[in-house]
Amino acid sequence: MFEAKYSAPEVDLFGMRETPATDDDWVAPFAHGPVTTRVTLPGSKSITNRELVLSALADSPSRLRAPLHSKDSGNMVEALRALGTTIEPAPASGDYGDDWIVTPTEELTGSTTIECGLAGTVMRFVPPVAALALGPTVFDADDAARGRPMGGLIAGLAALGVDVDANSADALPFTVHGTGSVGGGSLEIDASQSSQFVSGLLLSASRFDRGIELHHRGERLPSVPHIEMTIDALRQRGVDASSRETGSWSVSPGPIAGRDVRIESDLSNAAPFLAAAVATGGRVTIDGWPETTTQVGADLAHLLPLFGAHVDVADGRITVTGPNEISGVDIDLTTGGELAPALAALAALASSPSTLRGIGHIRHHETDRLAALATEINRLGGEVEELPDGLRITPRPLTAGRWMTYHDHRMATAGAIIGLVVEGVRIENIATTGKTLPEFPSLWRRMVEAHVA
Ligand SMILES: O=C(O)C1=C[C@@H](OP(=O)(O)O)[C@@H](O)[C@H](O)C1
Ligand SMILES: C=C(OP(=O)(O)O)C(=O)O
Repeated sequence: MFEAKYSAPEVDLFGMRETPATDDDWVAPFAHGPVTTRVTLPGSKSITNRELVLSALADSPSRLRAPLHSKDSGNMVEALRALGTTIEPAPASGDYGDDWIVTPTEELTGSTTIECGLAGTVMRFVPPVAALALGPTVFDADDAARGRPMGGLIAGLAALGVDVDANSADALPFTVHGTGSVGGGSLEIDASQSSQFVSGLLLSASRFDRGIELHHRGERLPSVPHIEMTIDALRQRGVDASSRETGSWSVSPGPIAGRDVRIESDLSNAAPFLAAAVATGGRVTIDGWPETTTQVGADLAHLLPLFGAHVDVADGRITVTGPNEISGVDIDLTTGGELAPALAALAALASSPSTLRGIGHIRHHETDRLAALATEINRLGGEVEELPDGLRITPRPLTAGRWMTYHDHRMATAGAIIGLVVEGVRIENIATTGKTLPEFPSLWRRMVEAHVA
């Protein structure tokens, strides 16, 4: 028998306790029973945006099959077009929109402005491409993204002899004065705040005259699987790229091959859907689960059992069956900070306290995710304490309320998970999920309604 984890004592949709609700708030669908559904998700943001960059730098055209169509990939497409790349639609190979044919230009051209939106992958992957272009390229971003750290990349480009004109050594906006070539060679950067500084330099490095020998010097190195994804994407295109030891990478100079590549589904965006099975004691199957992958979302297969779920991965799909009662966890998410918001939401619904560690760097994601998660869960009556590098979450009965997203797609989806079992959670700016999954509101509603049908 399904029981709501905590029900609102009184749902007053027109007089919420906290910040005034607006008509644009999204009332998170409440699950009146265990959700049971099967879903296929759109392409991975991280793979789509790497393949777009590599296709723009390649020596022949590429076809990206089933790419992600979202704000982040749209910003990447526009950025590469602004530098001279041709990107055209082709008939769809997947369920979520056209394929893309990417035809590299003979000569990348700057003299343009690139809007990065909120996309870390655009602001960290495209400046090295602009260094290979001829002419100045101005990089700017949404106000909410202007505070995201850029120091490791700006310093790295400067160490390679690239002229970067920045008001701040650590933030957008700035101008990259491309000369058409980059010498490359050996350099050290501090990638403690984002692995994307490393990925950004590696993606363009085989087009540098001497390639790159890159070393990280800093207190920690987050999101290592995302760097492995970069190395893997380079190798798939015939580039000599390797990592001799943790924190050191090399890329030899040489051509990047054009490629016909099918983009894997986004396994990080699978997190809220699989969490829905855990939160409601239901069962969720996701098709298109790769057998081998560099996506850190694959870790959900061993993380969700820690919360008491049963996980079955077979025949290209994952099925998660939720427990009667969610267990608290103590986990280190250094490699998979992207998964923290969904897992924090589950921890808030558990039967015992949890600690999420190793995620100080997610203070530099779309928002300070540690502060945002603590504030929003506590606003609903929870007890979350911020740690220097994580969260301690003590489950408390939660009640209806407004959930702020801070322009963060993963905050929006974390609120939706809680809203499955706490009636009357209203999410401010659900549209922010358009960053990586514009279909989220409709897929989520369909999931919740599926068991009733
Ligand atoms: O390279 C990538 O595609 C990403 C790297 C990670 O960034 P950080 O290293 O900044 O955590 C991850 O959190 C982000 O969502 C995507
Ligand atoms: C941190 C994230 O995004 P970005 O690529 O903008 O860094 C994320 O998607 O969780």
